[in-house]
Amino acid sequence: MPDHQPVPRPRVTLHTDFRVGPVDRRLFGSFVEHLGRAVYTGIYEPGHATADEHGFRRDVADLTRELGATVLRYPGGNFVSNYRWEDGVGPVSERKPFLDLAWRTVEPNLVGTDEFLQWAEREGFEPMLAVNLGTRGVEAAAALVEYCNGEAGTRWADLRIAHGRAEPYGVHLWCLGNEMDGPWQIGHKDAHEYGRLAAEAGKAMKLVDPTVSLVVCGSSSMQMNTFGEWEQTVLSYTYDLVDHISMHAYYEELDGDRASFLGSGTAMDRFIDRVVASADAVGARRRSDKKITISFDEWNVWYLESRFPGETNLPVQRDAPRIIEDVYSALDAVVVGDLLVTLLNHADRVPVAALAQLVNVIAPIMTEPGGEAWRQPTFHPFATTARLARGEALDVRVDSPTTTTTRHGEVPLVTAAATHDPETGALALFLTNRSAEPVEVDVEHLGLGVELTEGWRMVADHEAAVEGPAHARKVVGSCWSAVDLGADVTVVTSGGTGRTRTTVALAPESWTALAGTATTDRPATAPPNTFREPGRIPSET
Ligand SMILES: O=[N+]([O-])c1ccc(O[C@@H]2O[C@@H](CO)[C@H](O)[C@H]2O)cc1
Repeated sequence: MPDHQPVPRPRVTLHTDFRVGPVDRRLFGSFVEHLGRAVYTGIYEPGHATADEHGFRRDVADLTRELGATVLRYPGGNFVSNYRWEDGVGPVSERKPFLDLAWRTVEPNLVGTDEFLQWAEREGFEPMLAVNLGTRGVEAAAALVEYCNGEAGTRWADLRIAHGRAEPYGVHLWCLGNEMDGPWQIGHKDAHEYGRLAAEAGKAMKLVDPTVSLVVCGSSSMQMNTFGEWEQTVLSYTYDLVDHISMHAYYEELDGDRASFLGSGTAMDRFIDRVVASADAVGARRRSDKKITISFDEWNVWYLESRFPGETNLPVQRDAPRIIEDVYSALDAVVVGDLLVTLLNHADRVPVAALAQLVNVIAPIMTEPGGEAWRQPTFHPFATTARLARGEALDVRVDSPTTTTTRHGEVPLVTAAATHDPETGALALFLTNRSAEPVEVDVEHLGLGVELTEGWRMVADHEAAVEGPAHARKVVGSCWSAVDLGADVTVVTSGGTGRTRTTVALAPESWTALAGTATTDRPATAPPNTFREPGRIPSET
């Protein structure tokens, strides 16, 4: 932070009866697009030493599981807006390559819907499919739902069966196109054009399979000129039909402004509040009790403004080119951890999210063709949060000093999220120190005894990120470590299990996860319903 003053002591207060909402496992989703090396030499590389009999890399699947990824969005992204899914099914030898206009890359169509869905099923990931509402529309979208989810006896379901898959896949989550507000999108539309098309495509998709859950496109970022108006217009056409509206956001350090970059979680927090407000305004006008929730299905650190422009308008490429293979630093990893803090604090309205993307393309997992797969620094806070954040997100109160940043105005210097699993007693606490000074935080656990059993931290350094597995290991080796629960954390319990204070020493520019168990003096009756989540209003009975 600019002034380098000592930071006044921040305080975090929590109680397990005060909850935001359940932590939906789908919050820890990721994204596989036909872009660069995400599919080819990413998840799929026949002939690789670890390839399974279907040509998919086991090392990547294993790392994806270790990452804790749950839902995987596919096949795009910008790619989907000019994709003909029919070109990617049936005998591989009969499939033709096509020129993908989104990334100006020749798509060989060796992996398509069946290959992806079967891989996801074998490996235990839930698919989230997007339909093309750029160059296509109602008919192709409904046909794809039938191809995936239909029972025998109709054209597209029978085609799937002819291709060797008898059982319907039962794909539940569907995106109604991708970033249709973006002028770069193939088949870009204004909000009325898109809203009408999404409503008709979604209606047809639900007539094929009424159980599907639909995500309508929100804005590509909060900076879009149409932001807000877009959400309200699109939802005015689709409110009763869809479950979720999408959000996308990428953050980066610009001009060496670390304070703004470290404040990205606050920008994400405000973005979520504004989308919720826009959606609720539409609901209020309709006098609707339904609440639209958010699918934050693209989020990450991406050096979009500073590095990406040089990667566009390239000549047509083939053979899985290296596109947007951002290399991440420990600072980037701290920000990723802090963005997860924001997502957890909105668990009531954000049940689905996807770290964009999974492998090679702005990704926590990298591969070398014919070589190894490795974890970027951003892998660790994601995997640790996905593993430890269980049960319910708690409504933590954070009393923190703030700083004024150039890009986001006033932001807190310390952020926190906590989760508690009432069934197992597991408690997890996630803390970010955005300041350039060490900070001690007092965490007041009201009505609880707390025993901490593990802790992890990522501490930013000032090293530039350098490509390659050796460097990634070096960064992780020096910046990612277990918290010394004896030295960095003190737990003081007063009044039996009535109140516990945990004092945690946070390194400058760091992200910390602490986990253990919470015990309570209270009788084992169900706590009062204190969710913030919609639809969990206490019942009369
Ligand atoms: O702000 N921009 O200039 C901008 C440009 C492209 C862009 O694309 C999104 O990000 C791509 C990579 O995840 C996905 O394919 C697409 O949905 C998202 C944002």
